[in-house]
Amino acid sequence: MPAMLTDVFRGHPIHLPHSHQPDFTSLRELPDSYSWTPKDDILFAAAPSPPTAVETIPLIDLDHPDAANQIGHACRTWGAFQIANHGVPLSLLQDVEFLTGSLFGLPVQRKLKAARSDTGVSGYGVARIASFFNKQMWSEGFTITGSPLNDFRKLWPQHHLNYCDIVEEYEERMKKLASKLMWLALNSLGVSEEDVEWASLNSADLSWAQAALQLNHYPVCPEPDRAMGLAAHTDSTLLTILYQNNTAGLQVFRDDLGWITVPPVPGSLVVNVGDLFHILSNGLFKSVLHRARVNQTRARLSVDFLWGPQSDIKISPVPKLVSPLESPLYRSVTWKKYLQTKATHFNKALSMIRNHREE
Ligand SMILES: C=C1C[C@]23C[C@@]1(O)CC[C@H]2[C@@]12CCC[C@@](C)(C(=O)O1)[C@H]2[C@@H]3C(=O)O
Ligand SMILES: O=C(O)CCC(=O)C(=O)O
Ligand SMILES: [Fe+2]
Repeated sequence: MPAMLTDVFRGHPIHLPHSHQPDFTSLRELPDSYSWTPKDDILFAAAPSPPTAVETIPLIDLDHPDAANQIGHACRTWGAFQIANHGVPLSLLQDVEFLTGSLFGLPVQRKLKAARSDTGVSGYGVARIASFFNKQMWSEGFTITGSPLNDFRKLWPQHHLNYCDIVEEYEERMKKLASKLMWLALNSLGVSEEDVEWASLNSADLSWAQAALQLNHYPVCPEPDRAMGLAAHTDSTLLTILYQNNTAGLQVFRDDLGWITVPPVPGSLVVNVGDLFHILSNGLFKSVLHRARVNQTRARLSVDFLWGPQSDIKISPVPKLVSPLESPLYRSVTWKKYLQTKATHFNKALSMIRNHREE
């Protein structure tokens, strides 16, 4: 039985103040502990250039005959894109949004019944990366790995089974979509299933993969310009598929453009290249630095499907993508090991497994 995500942080406890979760609705002023200045957000040394660009990540129609090339191009230039005609029913997206709204609408004491433990992955709490920052983020989250049954029973003693069905169906759809996107992107580089032996059993068998679902809530904020919803980070995944409600807040960073807002497009999904895909593609695809801002009038919800390989699978650059005269840019790493490295070294994790070539 391969090691699951649930075990990942057993030796890496993080102590986050769940019990200090404020009741966001009653705050009229931003408490000092939530007031971010640019120096609170410099871990990735992203230049705070003003958002002058009108450009944003591409919206790709998956039914378009050139979709694979468009995805490949977006993974190389932005590390992110939006997709339309993805085949996930609108009603399912609406159900997941309803579930998320209903979860975060529960009284704090009820949510804390399903609080994430210091060594756990699943449950209610602030983002894991919070431990790297001096200031608190204006958000709350709920992570699901494996069956949500136990946690959901604590949250909704009456309706947990309905909500479990929604999560199960959503994960099922997302798994298939993520695999399709991965192969479209790799095919655009001339990489096919025979070149990636751990993923090549047959395209219908996705048992090599696993996932976590991250539900995020960014409440209305009295002083949004001084607050941060979710600090800048890259995801550790192969790919992340994000659903956002109809409220802007997600921003992606480009060295040449600065922070760019990803406008919500009803019914579409955002796809991020994660660090493992960056490694697998030998750095051709860029894991995207992103963050979430908040606003003064509308609460924002997002649902993140974080997708990667089973914890014991070693990911390394596809040999075809490494020039015969050079060594691969990255050493091989399992998702488990990478998550542990990230839990300790955060923004330095990717460079820590990079092979430094002699000039
Ligand atoms: C599989 C995972 C990726 C994640 C850590 C986790 O174990 C479960 C939560 C994920 C998440 C969601 C919010 C942002 C993020 C950086 C975090 O703190 O928790 C990601 C983690 C990640 O991609 O590294
Ligand atoms: O809420 C968002 O738009 C971003 C969420 C995110 O980056 C995450 O959950 O990893
Ligand atoms: Fe993220």
